[in-house]
Formats: sequence, C-alpha cells, structure tokens
Amino acid sequence: MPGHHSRSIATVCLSGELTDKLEAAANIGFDGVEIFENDLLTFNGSPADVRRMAADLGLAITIFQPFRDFEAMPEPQRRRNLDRAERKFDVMQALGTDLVLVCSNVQEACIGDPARAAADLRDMAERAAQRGLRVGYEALAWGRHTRRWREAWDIVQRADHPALGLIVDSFHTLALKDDPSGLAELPGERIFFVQLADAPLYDMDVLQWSRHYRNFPGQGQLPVTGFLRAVLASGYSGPLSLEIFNDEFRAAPVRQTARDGLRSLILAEAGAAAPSAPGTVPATPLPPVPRLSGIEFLEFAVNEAAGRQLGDFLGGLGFQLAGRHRSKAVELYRQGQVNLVLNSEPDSAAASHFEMHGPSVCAMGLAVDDAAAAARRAEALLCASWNEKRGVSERLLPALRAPNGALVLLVENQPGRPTLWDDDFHLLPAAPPAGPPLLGIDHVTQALAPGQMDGFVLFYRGVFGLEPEPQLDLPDPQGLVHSRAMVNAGGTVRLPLNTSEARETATGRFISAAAGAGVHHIAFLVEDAAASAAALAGSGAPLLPIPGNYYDDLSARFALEDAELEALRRLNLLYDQDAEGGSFRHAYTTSFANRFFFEVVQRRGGYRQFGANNAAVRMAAQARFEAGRRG
Ligand SMILES: O=C(O)c1ccc(O)c(O)c1
Ligand SMILES: [Mg+2]
Repeated sequence: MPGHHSRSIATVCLSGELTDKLEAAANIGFDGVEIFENDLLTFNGSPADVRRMAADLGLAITIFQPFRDFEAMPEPQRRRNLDRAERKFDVMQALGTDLVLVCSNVQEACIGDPARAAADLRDMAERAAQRGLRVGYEALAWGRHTRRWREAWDIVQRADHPALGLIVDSFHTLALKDDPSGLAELPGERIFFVQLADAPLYDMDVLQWSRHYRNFPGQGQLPVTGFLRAVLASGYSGPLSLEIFNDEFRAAPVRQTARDGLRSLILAEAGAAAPSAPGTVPATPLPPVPRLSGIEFLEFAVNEAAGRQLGDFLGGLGFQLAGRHRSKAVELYRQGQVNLVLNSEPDSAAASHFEMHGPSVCAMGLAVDDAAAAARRAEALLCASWNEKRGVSERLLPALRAPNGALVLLVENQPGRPTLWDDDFHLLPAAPPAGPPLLGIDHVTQALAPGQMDGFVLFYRGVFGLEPEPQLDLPDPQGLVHSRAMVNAGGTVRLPLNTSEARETATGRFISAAAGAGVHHIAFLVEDAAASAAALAGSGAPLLPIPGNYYDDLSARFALEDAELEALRRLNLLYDQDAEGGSFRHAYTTSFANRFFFEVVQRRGGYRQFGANNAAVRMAAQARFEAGRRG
C-alpha cells in the first residue's frame, strides 16, 4: 500500500500535445491526470484513444474538467445545461473517468439562490449516478454567487445526493484570504477531489492572477501547506492534483515541468505531514533539510589554455595555487577561506560542461552536516545523481544535478578529521597572503533563462531549505533584470537568481554567451572593502570603473563623511544602507572572458541584502566597459 495519496496533475500544467503531456506525467511518476477539456478538443484522436493511451502508461484519468456555467440558470438554459451534462457524461464514459468538475457559474444571468443551485446540481448528480458517474462542485474565486468553499459546501449539503461532492482548490481559497481550517471538520468522503496550486502575492484581478500566474506549491507565497493540512485532517483519501495555469509553464519543456510538479507535491505532502503529528512516521520518508555551513568551493570547467588564463586572473585577485589533485588535472586556488577549483580533466563531468558552455562554473561544493542524508533527500526529490570517477582512497562526494545540469557536491567536514583537500590534493606550502584575506564566499549569483526561475526556486528550497526573498526588478540599460535571492536560515549560503526577457542585458548576454543558465558572479566577503579594493587596485586587478555622478548622488542620499566618500570614489566602491542602519560596501571586477565576474563585499551592522540599489549603475558600467573592450 502506498504511503501517500495518489498524485495527479492537470494536463493544463504541461506544454505540448496531449500525448507529450501524458508521457511526461507518467514517466516522472504521477499516478493520474486531470484531462482538461481543451486538451481533448485539440487532440486528433477519440476519447477512447486517450483512455487507451493513459491505460498503457499506467495513468488514471482522475477527473474531466471543467464543466462551466451550469447551476442556477433560468429556463431555457437550465434544461439545455442538463442536456449539455449528458454529452459530457458520454465523453467521461469514453475516457473512463467517473468524476466531472463543475466550477461555479460566472454568468450574469445566474440566479443568486443556493436552493436553486442545489436543485440543479442534484438533478445533474442523479443523472450522473444512473451512469455510475459523480459530480464535484468547485467554487471559483470569481464565481457570480459561489466564491468560497463554504458557499459551495452549503450547496452540496442542500443538494444532499451521494453522487455530488465538494471539490476544493487551494488557489481559490487562499487568493481570497479565506480560512481553510474549517475543511478539517468536513466528512472526508464528501470531498471528491483536491487541487493544489500556489502563486506569488500579486495585488491584481483574481481571475487574471489565477489564469496566468499560478505556480506549483512551494514556488509561490500562498500558505498551501496549511490548506493541505486542513484538507487531510478531514480524512480525505482521494488524489492530490496540481492545477496550474501559468504562461511560462505553457512554454516550458514538458519533462522539466512534470519533474518540478512531482517534486512540489512530494514536498507539500511531507510539509503537511511533518510538524502536526510529532512521533508519527510522515507519509513520505523524506530526510530532513541539511544544515549548510557554507559554500566549501566552486569548481570551474576549463581546458588547459582557459585554465592558465583563469589562474592568472585569479592570481590578480590575490589567489594562489594551493594544491594539485592527486589523480586528476585539477588545481586548487585559495585566498583566505575561499577555495576555487579549476578542472581540466578529460572525460569528466567538467569536460562535458566545458564542451557545452566554455569556461564556467560547473560545480558548487556545499558544506553539509550529513552528506549521505542530503543525497537521499535529493534523490527522493527526483534529483539526478552523479558519480564522478575517482582514484583509490579519494573521497566519495555525493553529487546531484541542479536544474541546469551543473553539479552540487555534498561535502561533510568533521572536526579533527582530514579535510577534502587533505584527502584528495597534494597541498603546496602556503605562501604569505597577497592582500587582506577573503573571509568566505558571500553569495553566488546565477543567470537563468526566461521561465527557469520557478524551477530553480523549488530546487533550492526543497532540496536545501533556502528561502526566496522578494523579487526585485533591476534596470539594466538594455532591459529589466528580475532578481530573487535564495538564502538559508543561517545566512551561510546566499544564491541570488537573475532572469531577463531582454537579450542584451547583462543577464541576457550571459545566457547567450554561456549557452544557458549558470554562475554569473561570485562575491567574496571581506572585513574591510576599502582595504581589499586598495590592495586589488595596487596589484593591478581589473576593477570596474564607476562614474562620478554615482558618488555625487551618494552624498545626497546618505550622510557620509567627506573622507569616506572620497575613498569610495577613488576605489570604485559602491555603497548601500538598510533601514536599520546596516551598511554595505562592494566593488566589482570586470569580467573574465566576457562571462563571469567577481565582487568583494563588506557587510556591517547586520546588512542582509545585496546592494540592489546599485545594480543599475553596475550593469551600465559593465555594458559600457564591454562595449569598449569589443572596440
Ligand atoms: O480558470 C478557470 O476557469 C478554472 C477552471 C477550472 C478550475 O478548476 C479552476 O480552478 C479554474
Ligand atoms: Mg481548480
């Protein structure tokens, strides 16, 4: 017996033809699909063909939907609607599903009388029952008279027919800020079906919001877990089904969306099962979110020539060659607490990454408390794993693939035990540091192609417990860049994610130059940004020049001492403050091979952001610099 509810997805969530949708849903492991009427109408085959196809794939057809504008219409529509229902029943029987979703009537002509709605639904349910079918009634948040689940439930109770039940959809309830907790009191068998959807919090017309911006549970900001907990407390034992209307999903690769969907459903169930029932075994045995102590290293895919160039570039930033791998063409560069690895080993994950993307970050090493448990969690959440070849007595680093195919390596450090670097590298004697030491990797920013944000958010949130910060819109001279930082509870891992629809923004240029999503910039934490910038400038490091207007404006925005302002100006440092008086000083390098760049940052007084106020100036300076470099 499966320990979880059967898992279903509406065909409207997925791109492509009905065949593609069913295959993707089945291959990733869904148990069933909601057939959206439009996907059937546009399919060049009979409902019986769909039934066979689903059966061959091992998919149940959980529901046929939607049936619109049925209840509480005046004559002659009332009678016509009952005839319409009979035609839908014919299709359902050919499809081999017993449940139809009736969404609440949105017509002006709909009569505002729950008794009439109940009488009509009872008629429909009686006709359905004669064919062994069932009817579920769902409140649309923008229905003419029925908008809340309680109103729909009241009508279902009045109708009092065993073939009529309630359908609930987290979006409609949560979008209206309606309270789902009362669902726990319903008899579970009277809830015929449960749809789950999340959404970002937008202050907009609810119909437009629902039709274009829904996303999978965990990708948005609605309290879907609380909703699900209430539903499950009723004793509901039917399928949990994802129903997402989203413009980006309609355009996204179908297999990725299906994977994200199932990942989100596994997480939602685990989340709903977890805290309310201490001591009981959760429905999904999902290992806990790993504790992350930081980014242990970043690994660059290079070939020999690119490796030399990047090594030189890093040398200019004060990094030193600190070790060579015992068995592979892999070098360790170090400055202070920061480890950067350059991998030119043939026939490796790095080599294929280099073939596809050129010099770029191909792996991130995360320091975790329990690498094996973290790997099991990732596997349970459908992440592909990777086993790199290794020499005798070298460390086994559990590895999984991020949504762009880059690797995340899980590094477990135990006090008093040899480190990864001791185990796998011939370490060179450390020379005295050039410049003030780097304290660690402050953040790693990735550029994503349009449409990839939700998938990455779910990956980092679900697998590693990072939480998304609010989305920011940053003006690049060539278009807007949307940025959302994923940050863990301790602030030890910070991963801003940027997307842009515009091809010529810094983010857009990265995506075309690197052939896809990847690490666009790496920020190092320092104690004193002015001292670090001065040391970098002194050793001839390529710092990004910032225009003088920026500093004139700074003096108008913040009460800075003249000497400080002059130092910022001289060192091309940017400055920001938060509302609590925390401050941020940062400087950027120009890019390596027009691809990625580095930043040094200093945080004071609990500043937790990323200097978004300065992004426009930085991106304009980069655009100007790169245009100059191209000549
Ligand atoms: O947007 C709609 O019309 C619509 C249709 C069916 C649903 O189940 C739903 O939640 C919304
Ligand atoms: Mg719905």
